[in-house]
Amino acid sequence: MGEEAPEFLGNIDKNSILGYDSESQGYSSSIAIGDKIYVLGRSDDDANSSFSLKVFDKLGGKWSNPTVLGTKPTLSKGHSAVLINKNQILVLKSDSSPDECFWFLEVDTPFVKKQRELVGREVVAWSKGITGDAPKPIVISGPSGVGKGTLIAKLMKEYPTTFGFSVSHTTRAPREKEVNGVHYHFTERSIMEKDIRDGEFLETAAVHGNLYGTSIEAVEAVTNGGKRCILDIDVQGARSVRASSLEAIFIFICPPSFDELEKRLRSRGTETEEQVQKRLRNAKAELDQGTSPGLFDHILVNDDLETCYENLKKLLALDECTDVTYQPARENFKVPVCHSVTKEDHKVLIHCGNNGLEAETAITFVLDLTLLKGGAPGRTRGLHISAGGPLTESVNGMGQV
Ligand SMILES: Nc1nc2c(ncn2[C@@H]2O[C@H](COP(=O)(O)OP(=O)(O)O)[C@@H](O)[C@H]2O)c(=O)[nH]1
Ligand SMILES: Nc1ncnc2c1ncn2[C@@H]1O[C@H](COP(=O)(O)OP(=O)(O)O)[C@@H](O)[C@H]1O
Repeated sequence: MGEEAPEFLGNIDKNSILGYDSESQGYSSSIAIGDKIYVLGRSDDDANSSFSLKVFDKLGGKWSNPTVLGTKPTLSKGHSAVLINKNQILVLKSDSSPDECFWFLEVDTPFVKKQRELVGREVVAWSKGITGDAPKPIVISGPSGVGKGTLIAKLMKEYPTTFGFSVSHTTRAPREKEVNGVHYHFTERSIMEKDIRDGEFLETAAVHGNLYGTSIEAVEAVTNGGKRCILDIDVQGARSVRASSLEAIFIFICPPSFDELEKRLRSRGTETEEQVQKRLRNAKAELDQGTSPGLFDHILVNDDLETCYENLKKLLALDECTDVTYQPARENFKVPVCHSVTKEDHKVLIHCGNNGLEAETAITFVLDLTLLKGGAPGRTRGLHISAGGPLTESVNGMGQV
């Protein structure tokens, strides 16, 4: 038989949501989903200020340390965990503001399943929960030379605190004015292929004989900065993102004619004749895919640049607003130390208070999950939290799921 489940699991009901693990001098929680128990606790490595996560497979009797994707929550005074559905565990960091408190641990979503196939081992993914509805990322595609980079540069220049560019990885050599870490992360193929195997990419594609990919970190870096993420990716990448939980707006840029596309590609002077020919051959297939129904939400013709740019701004509803940095709705209260959480239908009741057992000092917050959307590798949006009335009865601290 495999390893025995550790002692401290013994005194925690397998479906419990909160337990104290004396070994790690902090809170640990264990959630059973199917044949597995997910144990969330303090990392053994003091330098590591994030949660540790172990998975106990009840069938094989074995522990594993899963590959953990997404931005990990930093540790807090304590935490509570509650099972939302068979794929998601809601983890609440005690004594945190609403935009730091809610984290979703995804264990079997389509994104996690795809990454598990890629890496060939147990995978989980964190997705930060945000109240309200953050603006969707923007995917811009189009054949080489059509003007994607020019239009994106204009957006970033006019709205520097609204938009952030998702810096892709590529095995392509840098062009004369391109800066590593700004235009691309220029990468050796062997390194990029290893990182893909390690599940670090949201999507990758072979384009014009080179490898390109959007790392999860590249998207997170923009959203962590409170900016709206812009991805310049090819139609294969757009298809992958469309299939993921990263809900985005998909825009395809078309040239006014194929001759004009060739003229622009040549006038840019960044490709050899052989590369120009290859890109023009690929452009025909990209234009077919980009203009076929179902993949892109909008198609813009980049004939006159200023006209196309104004159309792009209208489409993004920018024509009347000024440069804004998106900040999640910051309710003006802190969710105090959670005493316990319980789930009722689409709501999570968060029981808080100094010691939790004196009803008159305890309060309940209600987290409404009805409008939840998105998820790893992006944010989980649409949370709504309201402060409920005082706790009407004491809760035993080991609320049941
Ligand atoms: N799938 C995918 N495509 C990308 C990514 N980054 C860039 N591309 C696409 O790769 C193609 C070639 O990009 P690049 O070599 O910069 O040439 P350009 O199209 O002439 O700007 C373009 O269609 C880009 O949209 C990425 O991370 N993923
Ligand atoms: N509307 C336009 N009319 C004429 N030239 C354009 C227009 N948009 C972009 N260009 C030029 O075409 C070339 C390709 O533009 P670029 O933004 O690099 O395309 P992409 O990023 O799609 O490969 C650049 O030299 C750019 O200045």
